[in-house]
Amino acid sequence: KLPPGPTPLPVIGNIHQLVYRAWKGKGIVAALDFYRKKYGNAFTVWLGPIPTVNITNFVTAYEIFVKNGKKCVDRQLAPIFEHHTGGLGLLSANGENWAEMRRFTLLAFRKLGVGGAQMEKRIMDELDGRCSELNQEISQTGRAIVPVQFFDLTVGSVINTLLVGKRFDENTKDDFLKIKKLFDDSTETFNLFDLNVPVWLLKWFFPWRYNLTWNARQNILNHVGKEAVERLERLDSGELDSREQEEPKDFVDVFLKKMKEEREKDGGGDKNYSMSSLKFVLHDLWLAGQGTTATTLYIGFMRLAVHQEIMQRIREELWKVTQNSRPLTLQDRPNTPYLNATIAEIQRLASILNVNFWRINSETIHLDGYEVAPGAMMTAQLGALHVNEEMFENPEKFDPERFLRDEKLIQQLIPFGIGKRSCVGEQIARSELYLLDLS
Ligand code: HEM
Repeated sequence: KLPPGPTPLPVIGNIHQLVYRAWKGKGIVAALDFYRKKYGNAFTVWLGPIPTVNITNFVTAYEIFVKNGKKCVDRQLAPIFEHHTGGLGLLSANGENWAEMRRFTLLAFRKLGVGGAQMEKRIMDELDGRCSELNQEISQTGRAIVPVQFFDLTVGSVINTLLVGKRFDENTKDDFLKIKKLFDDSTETFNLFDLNVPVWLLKWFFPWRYNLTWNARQNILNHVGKEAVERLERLDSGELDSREQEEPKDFVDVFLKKMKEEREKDGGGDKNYSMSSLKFVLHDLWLAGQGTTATTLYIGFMRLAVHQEIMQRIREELWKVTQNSRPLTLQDRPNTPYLNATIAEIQRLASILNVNFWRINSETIHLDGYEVAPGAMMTAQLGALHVNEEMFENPEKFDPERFLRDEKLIQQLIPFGIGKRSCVGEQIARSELYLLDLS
């Protein structure tokens, strides 16, 4: 009763066909696009013995992940990630602790001014700091700018400031680049195999693969965890006045205040507010908030470098809006339709999550005459959805104007996912893309 798809073999399912299609089309998005054209916007691919249902259009994605949202809240957790987090955090977590931490994170972001002037200031301060460091470096050494590092450091600093109150400056930027390099090395080798095999098998037979993933994540955890533990110690010792926390300046402040409130309640309050929870939430926000945004910015930068005419049109729009005499602000967004359309087009083609995270349905889901029984893995395949020509004409063309010709099209663009597990950092990322890309 599952939606159609290629015929699976026993044990390996469709893995061999998927690998072949990805090789032939030069990427997994092309493979999924091939199956979409052959079987429709909902198709089944068996990863070994497990069926995965892949959705590649907005209407069906909305039907399943919004209208039937409660049935597919849980994420399929990779054994190695679950082993690392112990079920805590946001990305590789399910159940009550995840739900509480997600609610808390969105509330904390609001308290910290995400989406508004406070967040704008953090981003612009970072951009100013980064540019003056670059100016200094260039005047001293005559060295060329490396854009990848520029974006990594800028985005890394914005998220680090929001979470633990510190930017990466001349003295600390090498620490950041080391953590980043280790993580990049681990993602480069990480594949479907690591994602699915039991931890014991990885540990015993492929220890170097296990260590690479483990160490990369442990490094991030140590970095953010250290800041949180130090803050708590200073609070407990009285070195930090708890009244200062009435005006929280970062995520750790908001969390520690809440943790204290819970602990002071009769019976010990909500146990989800623990230091371990805090560390893994910080870990996930730091991890998810860094590469995604920096890569999108870098891709945008490259697209504009080869489309000077688009760049020029944006410049003219910005000059008009700012009278060429002040920096761009988030409040300018309604008056910069062409810039907004360009960012949307950059995100459409950036395909940040080639294969989206899987959800597991807890109840039967009916769609277009098919039936997906509980336990199947389902997801909206964002990369393939964004190149679906039923929604995006000439999908391979970089054409910001498509969003101006059809103003409703923007609603079908879902780079931050859809439903109850969609991105919690969407507002932060949108602010960064708007203020950093071109201003
Ligand atoms: C351009 C930048 C970004 C893109 C394209 C992006 C995209 C996504 C997508 C597609 C998902 C998964 C949705 C799903 O499962 O259906 C996700 C989840 C998530 N993102 Fe982002 N993201 C970005 C930036 C950020 C930032 C800046 C943060 C943090 C500050 C962040 C934190 C997270 C977290 C914690 C989750 C997991 C949410 C949960 O499972 O409840 N992301 N993101």
